[in-house]
Amino acid sequence: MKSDSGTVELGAFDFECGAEIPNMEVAYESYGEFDGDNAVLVCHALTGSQNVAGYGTDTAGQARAWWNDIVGPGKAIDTNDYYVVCANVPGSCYGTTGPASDAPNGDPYGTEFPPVTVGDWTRAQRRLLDELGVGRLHAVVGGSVGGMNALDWVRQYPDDVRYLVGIATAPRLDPQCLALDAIARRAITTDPDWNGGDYYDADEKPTDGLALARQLGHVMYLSKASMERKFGRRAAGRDARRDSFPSDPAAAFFPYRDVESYLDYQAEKFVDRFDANSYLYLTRAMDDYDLSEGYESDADAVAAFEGETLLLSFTGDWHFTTEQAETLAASFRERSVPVAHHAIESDHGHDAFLVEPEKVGPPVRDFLESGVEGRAVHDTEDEPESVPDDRDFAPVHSSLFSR
Ligand SMILES: CC(=O)SCCNC(=O)CCNC(=O)[C@H](O)C(C)(C)COP(=O)(O)OP(=O)(O)OC[C@H]1O[C@@H](n2cnc3c(N)ncnc32)[C@H](O)[C@@H]1OP(=O)(O)O
Ligand SMILES: N[C@@H](CCO)C(=O)O
Repeated sequence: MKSDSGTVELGAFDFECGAEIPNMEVAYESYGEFDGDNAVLVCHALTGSQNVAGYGTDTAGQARAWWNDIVGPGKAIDTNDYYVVCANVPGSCYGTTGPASDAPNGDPYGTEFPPVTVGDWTRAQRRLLDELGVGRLHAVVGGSVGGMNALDWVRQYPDDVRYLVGIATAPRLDPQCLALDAIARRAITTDPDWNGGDYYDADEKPTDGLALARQLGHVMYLSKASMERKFGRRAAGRDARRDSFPSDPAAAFFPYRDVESYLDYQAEKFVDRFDANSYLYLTRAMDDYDLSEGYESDADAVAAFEGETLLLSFTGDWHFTTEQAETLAASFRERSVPVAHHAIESDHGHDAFLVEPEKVGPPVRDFLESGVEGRAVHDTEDEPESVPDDRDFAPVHSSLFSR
């Protein structure tokens, strides 16, 4: 697979908040060959990176290609056919300018980095694509907050997108998710080692706060059913280490459960690969996003889009729900934008879009080939007598909204 990676200097960048920095660098990867009309922009999720496929590793040496099962030669987003671009978003920490980057005075920006929005990510991506010689996109694809980013593309640049694919996403977060994100940020900012965001040269980093924030995140990404299946109430093995609250005297008496062990393990891995300030900035950007901002409604916000839309949601996802996706689909329908919403039966929770490629890949592949009209039935045994309406996509994955 032909692939490329690099960092493009965009020069001065104006943020939505009115602040400006003299140079925005954007780290990206691309796969496949550009033929003038086959570019697919993939927008990563909250803590993702530009390394959507392939075998890159992050600075901690952890493998981090996060959608290898979906993007690649012969995969659903087939790099034999499409020129796939993924860029790390501004504010993140995988090479694009963010709080950990050096400001003009030579010190890391820290909390001097401007408050960044999903809209800023979109504009940075537009400028990156200009540099790469890409005009109109065949498709923009994104999951989770990456789906918000993809939605923002059809709001800001409706003429630049043929197909929009939003996966496990919504036009805005609900208050329960806002609450959990606020608690996560508080975990970071109350860690004494956070030090007002100025910790890059310090020996101690705010790892406890970041670990707690990520543990909360993981609970949001799982579902009751997946937690029951993965952990139940089992005690972790004899050798398991108890990292949470090690000084708790009662801890010696009560079992250290599998679920705690899992969260500790994931937190430990996460603090090696992510920056605490970036977590603050990116969760703020996600929380702040509202598709309808500046418009009367979501429908008005997407009214200028003349392409087609595929929305995928997962029945076990309580972070970005199937109901939110269906409401979003209705907004597209209201403005006669061809849209298919495919609600996938899954108990994996929000991260289903990462861990169930066999359910995500087929509808994405068909949609990228032929749009909403080309939606395929993947299991003829389950084929209904007639396709009821544009809400039914693929009966093999029974859809909440197909009846
Ligand atoms: C674009 C993006 O989304 S960002 C990049 C990818 N996403 C992330 O990293 C988000 C955070 N991670 C996750 O959400 C998940 O780990 C996923 C989605 C990446 C993978 O999900 P799954 O395949 O279901 O893996 P799972 O969540 O069970 O984690 C498996 C790991 O936990 C470990 N683990 C499982 N149970 C336990 C336990 N009881 N105690 C300790 N460790 C445990 C496993 O050994 C495995 O370790 P490894 O990653 O070193 O191999
Ligand atoms: N688990 C993924 C999705 C979160 O929305 C991430 O950390 O990026």
